[in-house]
Amino acid sequence: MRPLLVSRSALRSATRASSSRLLPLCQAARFYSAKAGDLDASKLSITKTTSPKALSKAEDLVFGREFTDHMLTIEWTKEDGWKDPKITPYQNLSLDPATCVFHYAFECFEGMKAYKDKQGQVRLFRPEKNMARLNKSSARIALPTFEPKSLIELISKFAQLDSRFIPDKRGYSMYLRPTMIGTQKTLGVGPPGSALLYVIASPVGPYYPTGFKAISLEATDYAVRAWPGGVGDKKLGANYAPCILPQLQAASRGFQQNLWLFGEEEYVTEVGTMNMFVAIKNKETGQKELLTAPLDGTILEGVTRDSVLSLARERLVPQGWKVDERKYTMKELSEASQEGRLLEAFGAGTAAIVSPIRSISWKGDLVDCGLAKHEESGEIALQMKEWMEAIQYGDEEHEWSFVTSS
Ligand SMILES: Cc1ncc(COP(=O)(O)O)c(C=O)c1O
Repeated sequence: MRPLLVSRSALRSATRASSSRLLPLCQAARFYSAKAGDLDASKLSITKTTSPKALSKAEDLVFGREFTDHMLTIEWTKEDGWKDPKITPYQNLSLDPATCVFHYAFECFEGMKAYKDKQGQVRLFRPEKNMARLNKSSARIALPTFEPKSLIELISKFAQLDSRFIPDKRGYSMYLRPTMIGTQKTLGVGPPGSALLYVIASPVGPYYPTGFKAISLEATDYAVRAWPGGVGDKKLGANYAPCILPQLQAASRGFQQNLWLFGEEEYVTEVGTMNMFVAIKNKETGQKELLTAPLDGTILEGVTRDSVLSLARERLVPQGWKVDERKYTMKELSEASQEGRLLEAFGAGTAAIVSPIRSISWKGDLVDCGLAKHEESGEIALQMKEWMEAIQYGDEEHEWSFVTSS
């Protein structure tokens, strides 16, 4: 494998930046890309489609099935850096069968949404978080990084151009999928000398069109999603395909999602493709606590997770709640459930915002997560959904909501 082309001083300063052994590599990838031209939103060219698509009925939208009229693409090469961004009609990519993305999984992506507010303005939710995560994912697999503000500006323009696809209804939005792939034609295993950053968009409806439906989970004890020092905290395509089989197995036994545990202690990490939250009463003090696993490298740094934590710290702590990012085990949850201290549990992610959990199958038992039979959500999950949507749809002015312009 050819070494990354970075100057010694760049590497020295990257090494100084952290005692972590991995960071210098990420930094190296950054210097590697920043050498040449950086992403420049002012150079955008737009070619509009001559055959606009018919809009589907909002109620018929199925997640990720339909795409808008256009796409944003930006090519990168090691020699020239980022080329001029282009918005073109949505179209197929043409890639040589030897392209490195097909063989060594040089691919990472993001998931974010554009919402329409009551005035018809298109808003993004905390886009800088998605940009930061995409840069981290990209750097980890030796793909180029980019100037986050430029990509936000380009995504804004793209979202504006295709905004007719966003239904004017609460719960509806346009899912945006920024994607980065290595495009070098080679079977040699090494850092790609060329890449493509593209963004496509898909109009989507509410995850629960008729209101919440609490889900049941199966705790997976025979497969591991992520491990310390691995890449489970990066949004790499390669992390997702291996998760499908355990999900299918859980589904075959009647569970909607699987719950990822880690280690002999069976720490609770993530639920399917969401971060996991539980509300419990402390055994000793009776204090109500909202818990989620810490960012120790084995879970994805969810934008929704971070938002739930911030809102909980701002709005639940004054009501007497404690909010904690700490490891907790399945055994702890099972005990809390048996003692009536497990108040509620929910997953958190961009697609559903929150997804209430009714029960978890674990070691042949069904751990009850605190909902009464007739309830589909606990109070905290419901409250979080309302708070988040108020910000996303611009009902509450908030620094997290980014109004796009063309
Ligand atoms: C593995 C995993 N965990 C958590 C999340 C939630 O992240 P976010 O809130 O940024 O959507 C996702 C969503 O993409 C995911 O794929």
